[in-house]
Amino acid sequence: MFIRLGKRSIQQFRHFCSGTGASSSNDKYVPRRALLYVPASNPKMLDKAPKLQVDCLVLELEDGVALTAKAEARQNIRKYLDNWPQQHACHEVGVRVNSVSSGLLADDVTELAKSSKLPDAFMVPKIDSVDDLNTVWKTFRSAYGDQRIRNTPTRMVIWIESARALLDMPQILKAASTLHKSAQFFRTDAVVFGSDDYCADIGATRSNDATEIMYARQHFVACCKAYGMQAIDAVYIDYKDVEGLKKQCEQGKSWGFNGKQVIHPTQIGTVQDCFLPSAERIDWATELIKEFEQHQRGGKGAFTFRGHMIDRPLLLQAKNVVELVRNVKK
Ligand SMILES: CC(C)(COP(=O)(O)OP(=O)(O)OC[C@H]1O[C@@H](n2cnc3c(N)ncnc32)[C@H](O)[C@@H]1OP(=O)(O)O)[C@@H](O)C(=O)NCCC(=O)NCCSC(=O)C[C@H](O)C(=O)O
Ligand SMILES: [Mg+2]
Repeated sequence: MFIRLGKRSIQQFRHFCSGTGASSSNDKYVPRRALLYVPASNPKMLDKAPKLQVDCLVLELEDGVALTAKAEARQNIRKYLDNWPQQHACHEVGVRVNSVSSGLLADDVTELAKSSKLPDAFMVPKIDSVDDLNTVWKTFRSAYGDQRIRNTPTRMVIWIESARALLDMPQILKAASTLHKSAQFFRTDAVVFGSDDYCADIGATRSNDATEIMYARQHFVACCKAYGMQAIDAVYIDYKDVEGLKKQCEQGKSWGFNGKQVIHPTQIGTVQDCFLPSAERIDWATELIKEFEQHQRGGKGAFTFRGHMIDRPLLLQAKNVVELVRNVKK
């Protein structure tokens, strides 16, 4: 994966990046090229979790767990938090709780709050409205108490999964930012497109080429980026079709997605390789930033670089590349 780009050029690139300013722990950039669901009702899968080389683990309590196994799955996650592994190969361990509309959220959070450990992120599916977000906040306050959920490095990731939520994304994402700023509740820095529930909601039929969700995915990315949040693309459920997965990853990446949900460990490599910038792209970003700074010093806002006109938006794209590579482990 990372190594394939050439160890030396990555090291040189990191050295270059080290001067560009690091984030504080609360606004740390978390790479989320792939988010792997690990159903918490399955102890064998949970045992494997710490060693999985994936950017983000989603310890799953929602749709990957049968209704009859919810109570056991909650306890498994509480035990996982209590016996937090000394090392994880991932960047983030999140817990996906059940949605507000399921009526199961309070039971999940009450059980998780028995552990003194908070996960790196809480992940909340089917946020359909600003009211849902407020309910999430109240549920956490009531189970954990105010102090434990204020000003923590724990982040929140939310799922948009219905037509109503897709259209109301600006209000929902703005409310999530406000909850963090005004109530110091978990910072939402990524949003996931729940395309399977979305298709069920609008009555569409899922296909591998995903034409039925093209509009939704593009609208979704624009909203996430307008609020400075990472955009995580649809699951590719035909998990044995590697070529189809690769094609969808490349499309999503070119549209601005930061990563993709995965359901099986065999999907991780394809997805993470795809969402890592190529060696050429890294070189482009590195050189562009250097030249931009030189032109700025010379008083020029726009200039020609490798045959293309470059101005501030291109600089921002180059900085996104830098930010991702700086944060991805070898
Ligand atoms: C899809 C699966 C049910 C397939 O499971 P299985 O048949 O057991 O797969 P394999 O036999 O090929 O497994 C090989 C080994 O890999 C381990 N494994 C498999 N999957 C995982 C996993 N997700 N995490 C950790 N480890 C995993 C197996 O244990 C095998 O190990 P070994 O026996 O030692 O060789 C299964 O992959 C699965 O359950 N995936 C997750 C499904 C899920 O959570 N779905 C819900 C989330 S998707 C969603 O909700 C999207 C969104 O909200 C929307 O609306 O779109
Ligand atoms: Mg869903």
